[in-house]
Amino acid sequence: MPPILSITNLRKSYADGFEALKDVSLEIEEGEIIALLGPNGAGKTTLISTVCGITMPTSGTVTVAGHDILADYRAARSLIGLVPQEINLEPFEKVINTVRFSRGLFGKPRKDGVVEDILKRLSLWDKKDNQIRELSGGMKRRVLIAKALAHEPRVLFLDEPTAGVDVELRKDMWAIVEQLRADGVTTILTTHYIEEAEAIADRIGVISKGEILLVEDKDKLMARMGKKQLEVQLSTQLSEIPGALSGYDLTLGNDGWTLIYAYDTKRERTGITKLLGDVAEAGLQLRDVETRQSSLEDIFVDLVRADTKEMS
Ligand SMILES: Nc1ncnc2c1ncn2[C@@H]1O[C@H](COP(=O)(O)OP(=O)(O)OP(=O)(O)O)[C@@H](O)[C@H]1O
Repeated sequence: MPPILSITNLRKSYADGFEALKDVSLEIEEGEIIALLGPNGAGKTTLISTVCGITMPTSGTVTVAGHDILADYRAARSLIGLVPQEINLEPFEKVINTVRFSRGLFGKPRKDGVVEDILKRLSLWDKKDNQIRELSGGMKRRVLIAKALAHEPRVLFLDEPTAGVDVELRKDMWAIVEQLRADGVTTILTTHYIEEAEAIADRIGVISKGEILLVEDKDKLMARMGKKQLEVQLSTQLSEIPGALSGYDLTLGNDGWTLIYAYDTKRERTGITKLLGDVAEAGLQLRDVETRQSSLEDIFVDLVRADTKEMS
């Protein structure tokens, strides 16, 4: 199947000459959930705005289900739903009318069943006759999603959907995205919350300074870059690492009560068995041994740090 979204050599320079996107290429398959991670100013919003036709690209092409975003704008745009970062709702409008209106904007005929289904799915049905101003911040965010879905798009962009929302709502949002996937909706979300990407994405893209540093299957990324730590808790406090263990890459933690050994999960031999043998031989008594897998957060910080170093 051809990709639902295809971005090729996309560049965007703003009027002041600032290059916010530098040769970005990305293909997204139908039904995928992809998270774009990146620090502030990386170019995430610029990328979404360009794909959605809000910002004009300087060069490059974007197609949605084969429709060029410039040459065939209406067809391409009608396949996209956009949930913006900022809440931009009409305070005195009723929830249901807001959603109906969004559908109408795309020239779609009124279909009350579709709007009802969207509102029910987003737990907004019992609020359908409320004015927007009567809703909580979290409910307003749900209305933004309902509006974005009103014209039955096949690709949904969520620009930082859970910025500033509480944990419960965040989990609800994740469940909504999962449910949309079951209907074949492709979701691209930007986020600062690494645990969000870790929780729901199939693939992770990391953007820094207008460039995509990598796009990779989440599980593969974790396995490829994931490091594990072995923490050896000791019965006696150490002031320094004993000379007999100097051949290992160890650090002392917890005020000298823990030896920390970082190892690579990719390597055939982790060296743990030998280390534990040498620890015992050095006369150290173990109280406990724990392992910790590095999170996507650690991986992300490492990647962006490496990128920053290369630039300097
Ligand atoms: N209209 C504009 N004119 C000039 N520069 C701009 C304009 N819009 C954005 N930029 C710059 O482009 C860069 C990318 O901005 P963008 O909003 O795409 O980043 P982002 O990754 O979405 O960041 P955040 O996570 O903070 O939302 C930033 O340095 C920003 O200052």
